[in-house]
Amino acid sequence: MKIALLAGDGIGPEIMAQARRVLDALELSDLDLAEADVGGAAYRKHGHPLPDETLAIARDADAVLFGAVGDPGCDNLERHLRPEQAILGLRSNLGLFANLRPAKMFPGLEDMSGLKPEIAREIDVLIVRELNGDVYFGEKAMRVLDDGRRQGYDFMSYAEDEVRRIAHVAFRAAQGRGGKLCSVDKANVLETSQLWREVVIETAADYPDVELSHMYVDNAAMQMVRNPGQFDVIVTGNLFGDILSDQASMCVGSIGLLASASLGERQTQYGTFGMYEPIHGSAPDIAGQGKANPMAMILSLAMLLRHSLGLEDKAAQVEAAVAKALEDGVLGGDLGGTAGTAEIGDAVVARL
Ligand SMILES: NC(=O)c1ccc[n+]([C@@H]2O[C@H](COP(=O)([O-])OP(=O)(O)OC[C@H]3O[C@@H](n4cnc5c(N)ncnc54)[C@H](O)[C@@H]3O)[C@@H](O)[C@H]2O)c1
Ligand SMILES: CC(C)[C@H](C(=O)O)[C@@H](O)C(=O)O
Ligand SMILES: [Mg+2]
Repeated sequence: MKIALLAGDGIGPEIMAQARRVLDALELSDLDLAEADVGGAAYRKHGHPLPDETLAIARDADAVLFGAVGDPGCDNLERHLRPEQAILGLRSNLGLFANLRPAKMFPGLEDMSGLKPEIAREIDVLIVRELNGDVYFGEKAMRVLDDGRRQGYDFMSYAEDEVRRIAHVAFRAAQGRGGKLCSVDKANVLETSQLWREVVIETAADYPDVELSHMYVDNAAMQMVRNPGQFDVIVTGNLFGDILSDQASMCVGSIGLLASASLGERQTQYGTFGMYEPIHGSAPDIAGQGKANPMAMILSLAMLLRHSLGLEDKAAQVEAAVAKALEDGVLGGDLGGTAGTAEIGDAVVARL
C-alpha cells in the first residue's frame, strides 16, 4: 500500500507530522510512504508548485495525504506559479472530481459552535462538492478594455456529464445515509446552475428512494446557520461547495476539525484512489508556532484508510480516538483551549 505524503506550506508540515505519528501507531503492514514537495515549498526549491516528480509520485500511489498549500510570499507570482495551483493541478490531473466534506458535531463540543448548542447538536451533513469544473477551471484573465479600464473575468460553466457524475456520487451517498439530498445552486440567475438543476432532476429518476430538494445558495448559507440539522447530503458546484464547507466548519466548532476526501473513478486493489486533506489552508498567521489543530489532518487520514485502503476498522479507530480526545477536553486554541499541535497528536495516539 503506497501513500504519497505532500505536506506543503505553513502549518502543513506541522499537522502532517501528527498524522504520520497516528499512521505509525496503527502499525499497518506493507506500507510504503513517499514524501514529495508541493506548493510554495516546491516553488522555492524547484521553481514550480507542482513539480512533475510530485505529480508522478501522487499518481503512482494508492492514496495521497495532503497538508495545505499557500504562502503569502508567493501571492504576487503569476497565477500558474502560485502554491494553490498545486492543489488544483492535483485535483484535475488525477481526475478527482468528487470532494466529500463531512461536518458532524462531536459530543461535548456543542458550546464551541458559533451556533446555539441545541441547534449545533443537530449538525450531521455531508457536502458533496464538484471539484474539477465550474468557475475554477474556466478561461480566466485580466485585460484592458478599449476605454482603458482593467477587467478581470472568469468563465463559469458545467457540462452535463460533469454534473451527472457528481450527482450520482451524491445520490449514492444519500442512499447510504439519511436518504435526503439537497442540491444547492443559483438557478434563478445563472445558466450554469439552470443546467445543473435540470441534470440533477434527470439523475434523480435512478434514485426513487432518495428525497431530492433544491435550494439557492444564498438561502443555503442562511439555512446552514439557522437550522443545519435539516441537511443530510448537499451536492453543489466547486465554488459554492468551497464556501459552504468553511461555513459548516464553524457550525461544528472550528475549521481545524473538518476533513475531506477527493475521489475519482480509479480503483486500486485496496479501494478507490483518492487525495485526502483538511478543508482549511496553510494558516500563515499561526504557522511555525505549534498552535495548529492537527485533528482535521488526522481525520483526513481516517478517510484515506476507509476509502482508499479499505480499512474501515482502522478508520473508525482513528475517528474514535479524535472524538475521545475532544470529549476529554483536549482542545486547541481554535476551540478556546491551550493544547498545542504535538500535544493534540499525543492525545490522539494515546487513545487509539
Ligand atoms: N487546501 C488548501 O491547501 C488550502 C485551503 C484553503 C486555503 N488555502 C491557502 O491557505 C492560505 C491561507 O488562507 P486563509 O487564511 O484564507 O485560510 P486558512 O484556512 O489557512 O486560515 C483561516 C483561519 O483559520 C485558522 N486555521 C486554519 N486551520 C487551522 C488549524 N488547523 N488550527 C487552528 N487554526 C486554523 C487560521 O489560523 C486562520 O486564522 C492562502 O494562501 C490560501 O490560498 C489552502
Ligand atoms: C486553496 C484553494 C484552491 C482551495 C479551493 O478553493 O478549493 C481551498 O480553499 C479548499 O477549500 O480546498
Ligand atoms: Mg476552501
